[in-house]
Formats: sequence, C-alpha cells, structure tokens
Amino acid sequence: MAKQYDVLFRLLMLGDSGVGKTCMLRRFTESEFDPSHISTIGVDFKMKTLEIDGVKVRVQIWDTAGQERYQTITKQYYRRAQGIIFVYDITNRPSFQHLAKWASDVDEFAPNMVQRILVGNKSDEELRRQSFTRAAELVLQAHKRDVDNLLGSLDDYLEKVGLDDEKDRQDVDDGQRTCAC
Ligand SMILES: Nc1nc2c(ncn2[C@@H]2O[C@H](COP(=O)(O)OP(=O)(O)OP(=O)(O)O)[C@@H](O)[C@H]2O)c(=O)[nH]1
Repeated sequence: MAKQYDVLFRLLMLGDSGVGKTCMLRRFTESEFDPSHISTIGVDFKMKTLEIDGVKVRVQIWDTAGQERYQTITKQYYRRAQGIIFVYDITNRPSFQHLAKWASDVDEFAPNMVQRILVGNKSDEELRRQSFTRAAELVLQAHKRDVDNLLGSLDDYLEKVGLDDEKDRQDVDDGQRTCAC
C-alpha cells in the first residue's frame, strides 16, 4: 500500500478563549463554519494531509482551550509541538495584549526550534477592528496638549467670530432703528 504521508508534524493553536481557534481548525480540516462557541475542554486535535513541494506532510493540529483553568493541561502539549499558531481576535484588544503571555509560555515550555505564526482572526469584522483605533488613541494621548491647545484656540476663534457677528447684527439693528425714526 502506498505510503499516505512522508512526514508528520504537530502544530498547536494557542490564544484566548473565543478568538475562534476551533472554528478556524474546522474550517481548515472540514471546510465548515459552525458559529456556535462551545469552549474547548483541555485539548482536541484534527488531522490533514498537505502536499508541500512534493512532500506529503501530515499535520496533526492541536486545538487548545483558551480558558485559564485548562492551562496546566495544555502546557503539557507544548514540548511536542513543532509549530505554534498564535490566534487573536482583531475585534478584541485584550486577546492581542495577552499574546505576550502566550509567547512567554511558549518560550518556557516549547522546543527552541518551534516555528511560530500569528493569525488575527475575524477579518470579516474589519469595521470593529481595534488595533487601528488603539493606534489613533495612543497618538491622540501623545499629542493631547497640542490638540487641547488647538481646540482651545478654535473655541476662542468661534467665540470671537460669534461675538463679532452679534456685534454686526446689533449695529445693523441700531442702524435700522435710526432710519425708522
Ligand atoms: N465574525 C466571526 N466570528 C468568528 C470567526 N471565527 C469564530 N468566530 C466566532 O467566535 C466564537 C468563538 O469561536 P471558537 O472557535 O469556539 O473559539 P475558541 O478560540 O476555540 O474558544 P475556546 O475553545 O474557548 O478557547 C464563536 O461564536 C464563533 O462564531 C470569524 O472568522 N468571524
């Protein structure tokens, strides 16, 4: 019987609960998308064979629970992984911030040679993406004094223009009153 694959690699998906790891894996292995969120308990895995540069690569992809309480279990799988897929949700800023923690756990528990890749999931929710808003918030914070000054002088200007308008209107009214007499 022909060999079904040449090499077997283990990949591990990591990221906060709800970022969409299970959905992503099902989409990849079964071409299906089930929108329900049933939190993974501990770990689960799916297999798929790929042909890369003429090599039949069987990937065993471990889907881990993002919930904190399973981390003692999931960490036991790190050392056997050859690749890590970090996943965050582009609409959820904490899921991006927590990547630093996921990455430091990988540094601690996974082999040195482990390959890493980062995926920002839920790209269909582009309008709710948080990173660009956050970047704009940070720039605004950094330039807060200039912006306040600018807005302050704009207010002064508008107030002055308003007063001038008021004064002009008053002059016209006074003029009309004079004429009417
Ligand atoms: N809009 C959108 N929602 C998604 C996408 N992928 C997953 N979701 C939703 O995100 C929620 C969580 O998905 P899961 O795959 O269960 O999340 P998980 O990361 O495996 O969560 P844990 O098992 O708790 O670690 C579900 O309600 C999905 O419908 C996506 O690409 N776009």
